[in-house]
Amino acid sequence: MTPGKKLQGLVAATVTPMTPDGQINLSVIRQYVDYLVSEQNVKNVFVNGTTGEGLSLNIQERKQLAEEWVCQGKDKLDHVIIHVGALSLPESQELARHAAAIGASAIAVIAPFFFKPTKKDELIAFLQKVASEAPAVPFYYYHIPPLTGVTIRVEELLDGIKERIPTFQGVKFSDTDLLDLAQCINKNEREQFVFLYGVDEVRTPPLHLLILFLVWYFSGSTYNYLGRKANLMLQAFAKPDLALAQKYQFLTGEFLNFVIKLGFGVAQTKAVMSFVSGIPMGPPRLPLVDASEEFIVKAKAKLDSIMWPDGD
Ligand SMILES: CC(=O)N[C@@H]([C@@H](O)[C@H](O)[C@H](O)CO)[C@@H](O)CC(=O)C(=O)O
Repeated sequence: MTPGKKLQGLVAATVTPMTPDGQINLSVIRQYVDYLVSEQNVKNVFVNGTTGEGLSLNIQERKQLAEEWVCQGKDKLDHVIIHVGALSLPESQELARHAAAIGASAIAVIAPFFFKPTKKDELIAFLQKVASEAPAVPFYYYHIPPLTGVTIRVEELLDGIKERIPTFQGVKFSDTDLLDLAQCINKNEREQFVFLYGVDEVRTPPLHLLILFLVWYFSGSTYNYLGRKANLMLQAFAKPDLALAQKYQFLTGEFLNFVIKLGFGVAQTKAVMSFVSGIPMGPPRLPLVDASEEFIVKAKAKLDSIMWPDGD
């Protein structure tokens, strides 16, 4: 890991490898790190988030996973961001202290979603109490309203947040409200905040593309197995070769559109990652259930049929 290095490019929202009987499988994380770095050119990870089934794991498991990612990523990854959000404030604080103690690059916290904050101040109060347990660790708010049901607008949240949470670094923005995102970017003229955009399929329309490329950071599940393609898209955009950038995006969108119609979530992401990488990621944990054989066959055939511009 590279302390102080500016976060850049893609962040893979990692899956949590499990054994066939549903225990976390720490033994493949070293191989997982090597795969992300060498095959996908992805050097940042977001651990124990949505894709990582963080909220379905117990505290001990979350700590073990965080430790393993930090340990295996030490000289290979740039940033290991640990999601420490939980429904219970003391649990979240404990995880924040632990992440700080093991040297995580940053922590992130989701809004509590059973008893929900309804006002900005309530949400900030919760976030502040977690962040203050790790006073030297950059802090991200993880905004994912489709799952939390917490729709407090991020652009409102940003006002004055740095005064209340000095470690506040930015937002993992997993929502399609691009007006809110655009307002956030507007408020970020001094580039004091980082926005990690988390809806991998919504990078497509040209206008959105332009807005999102100003953000320039993406954090999602598909960078586990399509990270190399996403990197090629970013390079094409930077050149700029917009036609090529769009081609990559449209083809990624074609795959996601196909699997979303079949039913696509964390279980299916684990299955796709397993067949693409060859690393056995195992089943998800209940209440999620394994992807069906039919899904796997169709998803694999679709991915194999795509003719990428790099001929791969
Ligand atoms: C709801 C959900 O799982 N969203 C994913 C996306 O990467 C998503 O898998 C992708 O856009 C395909 O739909 C990420 O935003 C979640 C994420 O980054 C995480 O695991 O923390």
